[in-house]
Amino acid sequence: MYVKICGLRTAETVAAAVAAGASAVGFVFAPGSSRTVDVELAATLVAGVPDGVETVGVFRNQPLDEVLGTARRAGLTTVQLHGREPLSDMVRLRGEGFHALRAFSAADYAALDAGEKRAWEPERILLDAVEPGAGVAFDAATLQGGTPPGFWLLAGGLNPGNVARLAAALHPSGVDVSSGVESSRGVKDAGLIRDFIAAARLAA
Ligand SMILES: O=C(O)c1ccccc1NCC(=O)[C@H](O)[C@H](O)COP(=O)(O)O
Repeated sequence: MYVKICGLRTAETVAAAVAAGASAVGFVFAPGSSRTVDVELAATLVAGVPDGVETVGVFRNQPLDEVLGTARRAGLTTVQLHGREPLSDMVRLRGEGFHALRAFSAADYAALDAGEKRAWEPERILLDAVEPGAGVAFDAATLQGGTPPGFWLLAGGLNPGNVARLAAALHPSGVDVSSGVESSRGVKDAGLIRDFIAAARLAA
């Protein structure tokens, strides 16, 4: 079970996530979030992450050249596009040497027609609630038309108490969390990070 801990802003909580076995740590570059980091802070945090743990930058409807510039300066391995970015952005990111992840709200993914779903099939997908990072789960029934056939992450309102159950029900490749490992909005809690990763691994 791949586990991504998102919205990190301190060296201590990055270290806690890595020590607990996180597959990926995420840094929010989308403007307007209580979790937004600047590129200098992100570069410092990324420098403390060992090889083998993905360092993911989260962007939302930002110009792709700006995204690429930030990703390079911060030393990220992976770019997560969390807006309405086209498939061609994913192709370009890979061409520039980054792993790429595209977030959809579960409802938007369910509304894709068969041809659109096929087009997105080779991509890594994250299925989330409508408002990202709000700690709200989506209704699993939204996905009764099917989940992505390839690598996909479940997100939205996960926490140490519900992640094993929801992952066992939907069979994602991995899970992603932000609010559920915070003591207050934007403030990560090392103990909750450890509890979340241990609980997620139980669902594997
Ligand atoms: O976390 C944010 O504030 C955020 C802002 C703008 C775009 C994306 C954002 N987060 C993306 C994530 O990957 C979150 O981990 C995901 O939405 C789950 O969040 P939560 O429901 O709080 O666990």
